[in-house]
Amino acid sequence: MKKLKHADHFDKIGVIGAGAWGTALAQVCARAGRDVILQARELDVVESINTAHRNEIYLKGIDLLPQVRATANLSDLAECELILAVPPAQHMRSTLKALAPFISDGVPIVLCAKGVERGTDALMNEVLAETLPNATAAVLSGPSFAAEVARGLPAAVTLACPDVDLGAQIIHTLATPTFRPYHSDDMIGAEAAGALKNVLAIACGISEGRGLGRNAHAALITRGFAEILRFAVALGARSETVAGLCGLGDLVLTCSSPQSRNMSVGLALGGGQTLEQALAGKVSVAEGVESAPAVVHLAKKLGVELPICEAVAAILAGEVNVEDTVSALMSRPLKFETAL
Ligand SMILES: NC(=O)c1ccc[n+]([C@@H]2O[C@H](COP(=O)([O-])OP(=O)(O)OC[C@H]3O[C@@H](n4cnc5c(N)ncnc54)[C@H](O)[C@@H]3O)[C@@H](O)[C@H]2O)c1
Ligand SMILES: O=P(O)(O)OC[C@H](O)CO
Repeated sequence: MKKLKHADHFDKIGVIGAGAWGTALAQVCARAGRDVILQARELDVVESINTAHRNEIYLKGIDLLPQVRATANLSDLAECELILAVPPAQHMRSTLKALAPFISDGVPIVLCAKGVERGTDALMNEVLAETLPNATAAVLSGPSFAAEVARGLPAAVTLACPDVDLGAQIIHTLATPTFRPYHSDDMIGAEAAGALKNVLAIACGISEGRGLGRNAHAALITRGFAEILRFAVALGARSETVAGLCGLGDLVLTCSSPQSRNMSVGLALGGGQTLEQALAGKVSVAEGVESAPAVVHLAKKLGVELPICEAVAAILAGEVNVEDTVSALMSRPLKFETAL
């Protein structure tokens, strides 16, 4: 297989997964002047992007640049120098396995899903290491609603890559006047924070939907931040990563807007709907719903207490109701206010 030589930036970019975020990232690449190809599973998405320059299934009402080209065939990504992998976390393994026959040895793969794999408790970089052991990993995370990014509203994110030169190449590839990636070398921190903030956004949605007030909301964000910190540090991350865009930044964003699919699920649950009702008719993914049990399971293995995430997982599983959960959280033993 051909070995890639890294340049100052990459020119040929492949994006796998044409949901809202994959489509927005393809738009970012096109805006940055890159040659981008976006792979979609759905033929009507391919057709809609290539003819109407829209993705009406996953990113309604947003005009895409004509330079964003779509394909259904993974083989069309064979010549790409950089791949952005943007399926939902639970489909990352099957997506990377399907991609394996088509990519060059050592090609950098930027993992853009925010979640933990159910059944294995694996972070996305572990899934990548198992499926494409010769690929070089990076993680893109941070406060970034796809629709805003696709429209060209300003956003700043974290691009985590332990290889400093490669990280620099990737941020120079993706940066535009409205999309500002900051380089970090802490991939684990970026992944841990991205997975937990989705679960915590469900908690904030439940609180909001049940009318528990602004104080409860602020308490959930703050103690949720402490949960991210404990979890990430136990996995080997640095605490400063959690204070960055991929941690605090994304937690604040996702917990504060019904634009978040995770917060929306929480709002529905808090408003009295069942999980089934909350998810009915949705084509988009709320990663926290899938990741919550895996996050809790992994935290137990690490010996880390995550009371809010545990409460969300129990509510999602239908094991407890909201009132009892709030009482249980509020009557935990009183303690010093430390995060770790
Ligand atoms: N939407 C956002 O604003 C945003 C921003 C940052 C990160 N993310 C993350 O990006 C990831 C993808 O989310 P999204 O919002 O682009 O998705 P989406 O909810 O818009 O769309 C769902 C996606 O899942 C894909 N899918 C469904 N079944 C599949 C299967 N069996 N195998 C592979 N793919 C399958 C669909 O093709 C589609 O691309 C998630 O981890 C999400 O947390 C999303
Ligand atoms: O809509 P959500 O809840 O999946 O959040 C989208 C992004 O992760 C926000 O950064």
